[in-house]
Amino acid sequence: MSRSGAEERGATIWLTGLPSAGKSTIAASAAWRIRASGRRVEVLDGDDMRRFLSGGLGFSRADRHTNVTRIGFVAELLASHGVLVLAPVIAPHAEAREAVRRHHEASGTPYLEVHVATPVEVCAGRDVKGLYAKQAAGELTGLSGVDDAYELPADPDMRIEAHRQSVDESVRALLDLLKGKGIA
Ligand SMILES: Nc1ncnc2c1ncn2[C@@H]1O[C@H](COP(=O)(O)OS(=O)(=O)O)[C@@H](OP(=O)(O)O)[C@H]1O
Ligand SMILES: Nc1ncnc2c1ncn2[C@@H]1O[C@H](COP(=O)(O)OP(=O)(O)O)[C@@H](O)[C@H]1O
Repeated sequence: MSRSGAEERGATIWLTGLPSAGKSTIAASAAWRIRASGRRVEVLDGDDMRRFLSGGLGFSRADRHTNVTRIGFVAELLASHGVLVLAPVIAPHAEAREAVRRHHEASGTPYLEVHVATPVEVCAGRDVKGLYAKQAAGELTGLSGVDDAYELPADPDMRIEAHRQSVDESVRALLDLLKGKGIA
């Protein structure tokens, strides 16, 4: 039972993956579907979090760690009060992802890691925000999966091959996982 005493059990679902992998798209669509079923859902999107929660942080290893653990803290807080939290955030380092998992475990709050496993070539082709082009042009450095680390999740609860299936298929697979775990 959540700390609020509400019957609904919250959870955090962290979608990790490269820029343009499809994390935000899948999270937004899943959130819309879950909300339609009457659940309380929040999406903690990487871009929004950086603007409002982690303003001033950059993309060094230390800053990413701070960003990811801050988002993990807020996610657990919401989830512990019955909210289903989707966090589409790159989180490229295993250590930070594990810190978030441990924080949830310590509070008994369900936590799932979903790897949106779109290969870097496909992400670079999509290049939603033009980051891959900027990196190639030498206008940006430290891009996850290109000239900065992206440590592959070793044992995620689910791997979504977002380059091999449609957004709808990915969302359906995610919702099936949540149903199977008794989360949604
Ligand atoms: N150097 C570099 N490397 C990676 N990402 C970069 C960089 N510069 C800007 N961005 C954009 O910042 C968006 C938010 O990143 P995150 O907060 O999810 O990153 S992290 O988890 O702290 O590593 C992230 O959003 P998404 O593209 O939606 O993943 C990127 O578009
Ligand atoms: N199967 C798919 N799953 C997710 N996104 C897809 C897929 N096919 C194409 N896309 C497109 O790829 C882009 C992914 O962008 P976004 O969701 O912002 O990525 P991220 O949040 O990982 O940076 C979107 O424009 C989306 O419409």
